[in-house]
Amino acid sequence: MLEGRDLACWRGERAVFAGLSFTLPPGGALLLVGANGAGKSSLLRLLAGLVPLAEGELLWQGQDALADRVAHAARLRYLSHQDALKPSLSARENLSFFARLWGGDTEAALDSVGLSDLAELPARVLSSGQKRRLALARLALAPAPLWLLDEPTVGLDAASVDRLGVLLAKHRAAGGAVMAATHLPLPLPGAQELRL
Ligand SMILES: Nc1ncnc2c1ncn2[C@@H]1O[C@H](COP(=O)(O)OP(=O)(O)OP(=O)(O)O)[C@@H](O)[C@H]1O
Repeated sequence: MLEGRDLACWRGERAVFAGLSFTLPPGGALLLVGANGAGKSSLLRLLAGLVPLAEGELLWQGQDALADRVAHAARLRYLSHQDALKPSLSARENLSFFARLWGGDTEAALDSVGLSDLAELPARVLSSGQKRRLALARLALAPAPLWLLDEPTVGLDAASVDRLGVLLAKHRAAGGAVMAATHLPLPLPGAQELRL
């Protein structure tokens, strides 16, 4: 589904990594591991089309993944370190913004992360774990084949990690693929490790 061949990435004036190759099949999962600063977030941003590819090839089903940026953006969901919430909008309004872009059932997505009871609250008053859950609810809105997740479980309690495990399992069972950077255990059975 997604293949990287000899990828290199520069941030500022420095090479972060080079010669990085991987394959990610439908239903597959890759865990990015490595020390702080190794380049995990940079790789996810590169795969999302947000950081330029310095060298190498990124292929989607055998074709140049970045040739059509709009098509590439449409096939992925990228969850960064930041939750990307509008603080003055309610949890429901934050999510319905993305539902207007992608489609999907806002109420079901809120329920999938256990936030139905807090749907009316402005995002600014949610706790850090609740904000993370609201960011994760975007994954449950409408299918996209590739999920790129940067430290998705930071701040989550055990029940919320379990709920994320359900979302990940459903996504993979439907043929979706996941690449996740993490320093914490993630509910991704059978995931391969990619060490940077
Ligand atoms: N915008 C930028 N300009 C210059 N250098 C950057 C930029 N963003 C990141 N870097 C550098 O790129 C390197 C890789 O950073 P990155 O955030 O990808 O690491 P990481 O593996 O995700 O780290 P962590 O485990 O701490 O999250 C670091 O040395 C960082 O300082």
